[in-house]
Amino acid sequence: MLHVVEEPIIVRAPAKINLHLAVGDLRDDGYHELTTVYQALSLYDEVAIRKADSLSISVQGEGSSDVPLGSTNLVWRAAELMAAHAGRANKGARVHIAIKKGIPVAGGLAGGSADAAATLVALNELWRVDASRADLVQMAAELGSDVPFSLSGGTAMGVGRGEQLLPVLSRNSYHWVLAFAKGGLSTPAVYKELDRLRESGAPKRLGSADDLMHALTVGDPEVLAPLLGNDLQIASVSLMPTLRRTLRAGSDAGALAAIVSGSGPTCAFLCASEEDAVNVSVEVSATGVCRTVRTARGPVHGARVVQGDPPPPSSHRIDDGQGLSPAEGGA
Ligand SMILES: C[C@@](CO)(OP(=O)(O)O)[C@H](O)COP(=O)(O)OP(=O)(O)OC[C@H]1O[C@@H](n2ccc(N)nc2=O)[C@H](O)[C@@H]1O
Ligand SMILES: Nc1ncnc2c1ncn2[C@@H]1O[C@H](COP(=O)(O)OP(=O)(O)O)[C@@H](O)[C@H]1O
Repeated sequence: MLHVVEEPIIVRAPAKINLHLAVGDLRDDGYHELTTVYQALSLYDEVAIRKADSLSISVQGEGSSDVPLGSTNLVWRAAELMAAHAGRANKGARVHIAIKKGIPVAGGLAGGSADAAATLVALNELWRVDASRADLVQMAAELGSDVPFSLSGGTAMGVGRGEQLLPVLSRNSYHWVLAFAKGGLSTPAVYKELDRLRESGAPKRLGSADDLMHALTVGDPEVLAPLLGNDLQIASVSLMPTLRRTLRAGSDAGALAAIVSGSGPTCAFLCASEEDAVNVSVEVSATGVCRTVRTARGPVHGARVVQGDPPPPSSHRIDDGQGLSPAEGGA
């Protein structure tokens, strides 16, 4: 008898950075009120899902040994949520989910959120659920504050705990260098550290995002650079003081701006051009302040079915000063 093996559904989802991350007060539900402006970058995780006898996960690529394979993986929760939404109470989520990590784990780049968003999109296709965009966004928000943005991509403002998205007008592409640290930072620990610092002093809080939003409509990186800001940066640096050296290395190398990405510890350097980004990445890499350096551009689209198409070349990697090589992880 002919046994037909179905092709997996493959979805690629981007990393994000926060161009503006204003952290308000701690709410009763344990989250902080945010005003943030996200941008999706051309650094990707890829999720391939095929039918199987039971739910299982495999992971390869960047930091894969730090990614849980069981029910604490966000893709596991995403699969169970989609199965419930699709009314598969008896059948459950009988799929194998293969994750290819290009986004560093616990790096402040929303890698787990990217995988969760990719899983929702892939299962919607595989099971022909036909979930509406609004349903997908609602499931995404249940999985994590960043997950709705991983679905949408582009550039967007996030309010509430970051899960409520508002459109942002943005012109042009921006060129970034990302410096991956030798280790990760826990998001709740970084928020907690900010609360502690705020109790013992009064670290300056970011103002409104109006000027930054205007700069995005102009589309000039020189105008945008001085307006980037992150209230969590002081807390990430407090927990990982070596980040000061990384940020300085980016500025010294000629970046227009250097910020910690989200809760860190990845540092993001805004550059004037693609050529400048390659130069900055070479210089930062040579200082040895971080584990790996990548270039990326933004904004890019959110989680999307790629059906096995080879992704466009959009990112370069430099490891330990060994030179440029094509990016891994679907970028
Ligand atoms: C800091 C940010 C900036 O975009 O991203 P990362 O840099 O970690 O990727 C986000 O706020 C992270 O979003 P995400 O990683 O989805 O967080 P969640 O799973 O929703 O929450 C994890 C924990 O972070 C803290 N948290 C998260 C969001 C928020 N607005 N206030 C919080 O205090 C809470 O302690 C919460 O229990
Ligand atoms: N699919 C996943 N990819 C990465 N980490 C995951 C995943 N699922 C759960 N995790 C857990 O979530 C934590 C935060 O991971 P990640 O989303 O990469 O970082 P961040 O919140 O800094 O953007 C990790 O330390 C890991 O234990």
